[in-house]
Amino acid sequence: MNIHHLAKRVFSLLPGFHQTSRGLAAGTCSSCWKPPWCYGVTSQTSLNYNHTRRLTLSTSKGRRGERSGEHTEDQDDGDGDSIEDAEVDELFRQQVPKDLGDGEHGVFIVHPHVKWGGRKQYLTTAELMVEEAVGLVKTLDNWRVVAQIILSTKTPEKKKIFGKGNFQFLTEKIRQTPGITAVFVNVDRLSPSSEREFEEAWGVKVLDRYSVVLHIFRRNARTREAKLQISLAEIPLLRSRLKNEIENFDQQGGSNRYIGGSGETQLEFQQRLLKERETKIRSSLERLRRKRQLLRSHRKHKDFPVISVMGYTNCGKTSLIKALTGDRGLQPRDRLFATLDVTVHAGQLPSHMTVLYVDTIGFLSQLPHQLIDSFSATLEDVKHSDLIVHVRDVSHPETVNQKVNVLSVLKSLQIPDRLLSSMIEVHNKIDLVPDYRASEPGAVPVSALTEQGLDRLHVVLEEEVVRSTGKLILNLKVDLSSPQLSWLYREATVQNVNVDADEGSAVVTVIIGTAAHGRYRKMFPPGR
Ligand SMILES: Nc1nc2c(ncn2[C@@H]2O[C@H](COP(=O)(O)OP(=O)(O)OP(=O)(O)O)[C@@H](O)[C@H]2O)c(=O)[nH]1
Ligand SMILES: [Mg+2]
Repeated sequence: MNIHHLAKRVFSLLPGFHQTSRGLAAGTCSSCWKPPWCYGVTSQTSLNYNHTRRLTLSTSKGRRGERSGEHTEDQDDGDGDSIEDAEVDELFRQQVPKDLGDGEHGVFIVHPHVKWGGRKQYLTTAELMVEEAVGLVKTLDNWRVVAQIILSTKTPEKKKIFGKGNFQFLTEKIRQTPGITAVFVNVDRLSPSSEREFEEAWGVKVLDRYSVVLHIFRRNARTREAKLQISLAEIPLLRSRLKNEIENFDQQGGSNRYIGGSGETQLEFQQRLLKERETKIRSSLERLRRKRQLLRSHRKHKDFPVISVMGYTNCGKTSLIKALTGDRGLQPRDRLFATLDVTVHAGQLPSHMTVLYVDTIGFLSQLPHQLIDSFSATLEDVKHSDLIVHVRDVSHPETVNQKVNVLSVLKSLQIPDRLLSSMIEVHNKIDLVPDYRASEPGAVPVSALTEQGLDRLHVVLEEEVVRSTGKLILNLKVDLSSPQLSWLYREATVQNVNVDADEGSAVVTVIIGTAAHGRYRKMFPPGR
């Protein structure tokens, strides 16, 4: 590859760069005069207060395919944000770390099985890990598994994943098997040098869990926030790829060349662009985070308790929320990472108290921290909820391992202790396990599909919500000629009204927050 080819390839990694008649140049952003790395950041920094309108708990069909009763929260209403939307789309479209395209792929899965040492996986088997890798591949349309293999590796602490013999065997097998367009090495992250070495030896694309999961995310992303978070998670991949390209070219001394008197080498220049890009994405995400804060304070003002529904991917989180809220717009899918955007759904508890269920992105074992960190803005919502429901698929052979995994991720997300200790564990899919009995005390067995166990779950949720929000259940005597009753209907949850027609009064059972109760007493002082 000569310097022009290299430069073309490297620059093609970065959005907006093109070759002009005068050589390599940065193009300008499609929506302003700035260079292309302004994508994702606009001059509009003020918060759009229109966002709060989305919290109205209507069940009407929203815009842009918004599902009924669902609030994705980072979608904007006004035209004022359309430019930003376009920029995010552009950023998302252009920043593809590895061009896997939308076409068909025949994947060869290689699972390096570590038999001992620090990287050995406990609580699982190689076969189940391969099964999970197969599940990931099948999640992608037009992707199929051509072959799969488990190879023992005895050198887990060394740089090289495979011993010499195994590597040769693998290379022959890949070359001899027809229809392979990619090899999925089932490890968290491959080092840039391993990736390059494998691609050179095998002549096809080489993927690891990080890149496969990101590709799934990319396909499933709907909202601006998800797209930005994915773009951020892709930066490390772009960085590795850049390093690979440059190292490859280094033998020719290319990366040490200075660019047009700038005092920067190619590598330094590219790295700086990526850094700038990362900063811009982070600042866009920060603005979205601030909007979320605004939404949260609005919810708090409305006094709706918030229940976050979490769990391993495909365990049935969306299905459970659908069953609890009756929201027919929700679409559970037998896919990993079907849900990528935090959405909020209103439901009612037996006392008619309105609660908001937050549907969240699922977890997966051994997801690199960088990936989780990218989604921390979304997951921050969980920290501010009143209750967490941990859904488990008890029909899954890995259910115990999945639980361990979810709990360890929750810990790493610094979820407050009060939420961890009050967490409700729901054992889902009991219809697939004949005569299921929950072994853990306090766990609530249900089937989101057949709706078995939902009544009990509703009751447990209500008890815990009342406890965790410090709400009071009170019997208040109201004068029917005053606006007391209508005030209570508006500001609290009225459970029961017992009218005494002779006295023109009623005893009203309400669930009410302490702040609302204070306001009530101020407006309607006792003995007035
Ligand atoms: N048999 C049975 N299937 C269920 C049950 N709950 C969910 N499913 C199925 O499990 C699959 C995944 O359901 P989802 O609700 O999309 O799972 P999720 O946890 O939201 O998945 P992600 O968003 O991808 O993390 C779908 O095919 C559901 O129909 C259940 O109680 N019983
Ligand atoms: Mg889901």
